[in-house]
Amino acid sequence: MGRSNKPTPLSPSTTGPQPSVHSEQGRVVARLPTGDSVEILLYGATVISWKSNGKENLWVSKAAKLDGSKPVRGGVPIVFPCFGPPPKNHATSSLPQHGFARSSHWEYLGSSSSESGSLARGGDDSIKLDFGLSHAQLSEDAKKQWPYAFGLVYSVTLGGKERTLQTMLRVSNQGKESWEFQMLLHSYFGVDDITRCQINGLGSSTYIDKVLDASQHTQSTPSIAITGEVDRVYTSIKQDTTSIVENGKPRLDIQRDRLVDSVVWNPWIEKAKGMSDFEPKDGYKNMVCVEVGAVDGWQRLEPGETWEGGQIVRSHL
Ligand SMILES: O=P(O)(O)OC[C@H]1O[C@H](O)[C@H](O)[C@@H](O)[C@@H]1O
Repeated sequence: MGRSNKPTPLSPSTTGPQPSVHSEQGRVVARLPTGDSVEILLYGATVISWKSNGKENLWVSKAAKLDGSKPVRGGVPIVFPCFGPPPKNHATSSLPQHGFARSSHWEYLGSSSSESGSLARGGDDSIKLDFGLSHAQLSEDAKKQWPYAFGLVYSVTLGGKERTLQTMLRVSNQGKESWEFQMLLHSYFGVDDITRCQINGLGSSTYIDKVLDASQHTQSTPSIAITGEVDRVYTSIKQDTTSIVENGKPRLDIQRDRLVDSVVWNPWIEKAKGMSDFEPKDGYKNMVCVEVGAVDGWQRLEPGETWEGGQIVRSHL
C-alpha cells in the first residue's frame, strides 16, 4: 500500500496504465486504467462525480454551489451529526438541518491503491481516498453549536472490476465525555427516467412517511415506483441491499455496510421548484436519493470509542 497526497500514479511497480490521483483547487480526482473515475470536493468531502463505463452515476444539480457557500445539491453529501432539523432539547439542537459535515472544509489525508492493482488481474485495481474532519477544523459557529471532540475519517474507494464505489465513515470520540450522533450518506443517483424506475429491496420494512403525516407504515410491496414526491425514512431494514432498476434492468445496487436505515427521497415538481439550487426544474425526473444511514434514534459513543458504517454501490452501466 502506498500513501501520497501529491498528484501521482499509484502502484509504481506495475507496468502499463495505472490508477492515478490528482488533487488541486479543493478537489481530488482519482482515475482507474479502465477510465472509471471519482471526484470529491473537499467542501463537505462531497463526492460530486462517479463515472463508470464513461457514464455518470450521480446526479448533481446544474445550480449546485461548488464554491463552499452552500451544501452541494447532488452527489453524496454527508449528513452528520444530526439528520433533518435537529430535535429541541438535544445536544444537536443548535445545528443546521443535516448537521455540519456537508458544509465543513475537510482535509485530504491521502490515497492508497490495492496490492492487486495490476491489469493482469483483469482490471481489479482500486483506489482509496481518505478525508478527515475534526473539531479543530470546524467553523467557529459549529464549534460552539456542537462542542465535542470528534474525529471523522471518510474513505472513498473506487473499485474497477465490479464497478463499485465504496464510501465509509469512521466516527471516533476523542474527548472525555460521551456524545450522540446520527449519520447518513445522502446519495443523489442519476437515472434516465424516474417513471421507468423501481426501487427494490425495502419490502416488509417499516418507514416514516414525511410527505404524508410523519406516520409509520409498512412497505407492503417488494418494489416502489416513484410517481410523485417521496420522502420516506425506512428503519431496521432486513435486506442489506436496495436496488434501482430501470426499464426492468438493474441500474445500481446500494449495499449497506453496518447500517440498517435508508431514506428514499424525490422532491418531484413543487419541491424542486422551491429549491433555488435545484436545476433544471424537471431534474427530479433524472434522480432519486437512496440514502443509507443510522437515523433511527442516536448512536452513542463513549470516550475512546469508534464507530463505522457506509455503503458499497455497484453500477451496472
Ligand atoms: O434540502 P436539504 O437540507 O439538502 O434536504 C434534502 C432532503 O434530505 C432528506 O432526504 C430528507 O429526508 C428530506 O426531508 C430533505 O428534504
